[in-house]
Amino acid sequence: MSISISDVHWATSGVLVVKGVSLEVPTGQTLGLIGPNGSGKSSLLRLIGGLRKVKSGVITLGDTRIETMPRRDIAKRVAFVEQQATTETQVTVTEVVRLGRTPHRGPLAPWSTVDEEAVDNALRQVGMIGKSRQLWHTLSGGERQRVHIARALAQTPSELLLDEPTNHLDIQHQLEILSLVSKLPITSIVALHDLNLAAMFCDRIAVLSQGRLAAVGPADEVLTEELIADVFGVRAHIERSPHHGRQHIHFLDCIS
Ligand SMILES: Nc1ncnc2c1ncn2[C@@H]1O[C@H](COP(=O)(O)OP(=O)(O)OP(=O)(O)O)[C@@H](O)[C@H]1O
Repeated sequence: MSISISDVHWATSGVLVVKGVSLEVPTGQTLGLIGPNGSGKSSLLRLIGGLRKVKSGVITLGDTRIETMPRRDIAKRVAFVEQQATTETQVTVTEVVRLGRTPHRGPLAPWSTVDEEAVDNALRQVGMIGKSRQLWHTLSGGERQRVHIARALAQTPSELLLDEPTNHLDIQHQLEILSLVSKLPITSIVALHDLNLAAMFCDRIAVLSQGRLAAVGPADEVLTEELIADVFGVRAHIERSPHHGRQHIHFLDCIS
């Protein structure tokens, strides 16, 4: 198992936000993390990325409990693209992506061909190699998002955490990025609001509701009309798409 989460709780300001979540993500799989606003998706991703400490419960990366891992060891294997990630402005696209190599390099280590290849590959994978010399602050919102994903890929992680990576992206780039993530031979957890994209690209889906795990499993088992009504308060009609064979959700109206 690549990521294992067992009965994890997390509280902030005296409020319990993550409530007894248990999940396992096998090596190489893509897990979609869905749930309404405020259901705890970002909080759970931060716990898995080692940016927050659990109140109770255990998170394991490979065979190692995360609380026993030095920060640098976590950074070598886990890449995290947070929502609304920011970057210093007066830097080029390449310089941003090069930051992904930091955990792998000693303080005085020269820049190596391995580093260079990782950065070039990452820029190519997100379709930004043509803009590698452009200044970060001149990029569009979607281009910035793709550069942040490239920085994460340059880290050559074994686990990739993405918090709403399709925000700001046009439909072509949404499909390209999720297709890329789903095909990478690494373990990914992707928080998504678009349930149809989650159904198309994720091996399994975990649903959070008010900090608890409401369901986990393949999309066609988890994404039911009942679950969407209960968790999102929306009436939906679900059918299997005759075009791509995955679930397709038609949203009808809000349940008042
Ligand atoms: N540092 C914090 N201080 C206070 N409250 C917090 C903090 N971090 C998270 N919360 C609260 O925890 C809840 C879960 O937040 P979180 O960002 O994890 O939800 P989310 O599912 O990612 O939401 P969204 O879909 O809107 O991004 C929210 O009610 C939020 O206000």
